[in-house]
Amino acid sequence: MAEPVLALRGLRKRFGGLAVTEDVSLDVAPGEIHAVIGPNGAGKTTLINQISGVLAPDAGRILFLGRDITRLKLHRRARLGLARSFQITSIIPDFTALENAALAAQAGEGTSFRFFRPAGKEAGLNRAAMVALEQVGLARRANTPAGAMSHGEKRQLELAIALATQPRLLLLDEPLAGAGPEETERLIGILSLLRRRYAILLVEHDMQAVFALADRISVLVYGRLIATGTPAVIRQNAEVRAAYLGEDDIPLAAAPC
Ligand SMILES: Nc1ncnc2c1ncn2[C@@H]1O[C@H](COP(=O)(O)OP(=O)(O)OP(=O)(O)O)[C@@H](O)[C@H]1O
Repeated sequence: MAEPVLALRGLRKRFGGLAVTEDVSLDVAPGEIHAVIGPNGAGKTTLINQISGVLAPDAGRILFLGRDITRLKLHRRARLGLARSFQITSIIPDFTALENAALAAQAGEGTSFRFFRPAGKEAGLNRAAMVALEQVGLARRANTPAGAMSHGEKRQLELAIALATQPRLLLLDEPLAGAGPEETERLIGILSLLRRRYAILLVEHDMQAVFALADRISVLVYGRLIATGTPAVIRQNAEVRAAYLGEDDIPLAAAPC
């Protein structure tokens, strides 16, 4: 198997007496969508926070492209190509979609924001921004102020902002949250087009989407991984079924074709 883009090894985090991440090891392979699911409070956000650098683990290692980044600061991880898509909070409403994405492209280059840039450089950033907008189906809305966009379009723009930084790994924290049925379908289509081009770690509550998109799924319960496998394997796992007992959102039967 190719070297994983991301490898977690024996990660542990406690809040007081509460073990929120307990001996978690998992890999995200190049081009793979690896979903982490688990009941409310299982520790998914805490895990993502450790990977992106918001929280420091108590023990264990985080390897990114073979490099130990466990103690690296958040912005240095971002510069290495670890992009976390935040829920709309990183969008500047008065900027157009293109300007938002160009700003992210500039940040991805490691230079700080400047109002006045050499024209040639600006053209390069705008090109990178446009490619990112095309990847999420927003090219036609490039000159629309972000604040005037629908909720679903803002979610698409969030993805474009992450893509414009030229990431090697996308950390997607509930990319479908708050989206209606049509928007959800559109976002699932966009995410499936990103598969193979990017390594993606996906945390998402919409189980239909997770089972449709993920190459592999890891199941977190009380901070521990109880299973990792393909959707078909996870669907059959007795421990997973027990963990989700009483919740009717996990598609335990395969979706009809
Ligand atoms: N800063 C903190 N201090 C103390 N406890 C915390 C802190 N952050 C999270 N927790 C606790 O850790 C546990 C895991 O929380 P976390 O938000 O990571 O779970 P989650 O799987 O993302 O949940 P959800 O699906 O509801 O978003 C919960 O019991 C939560 O109350």
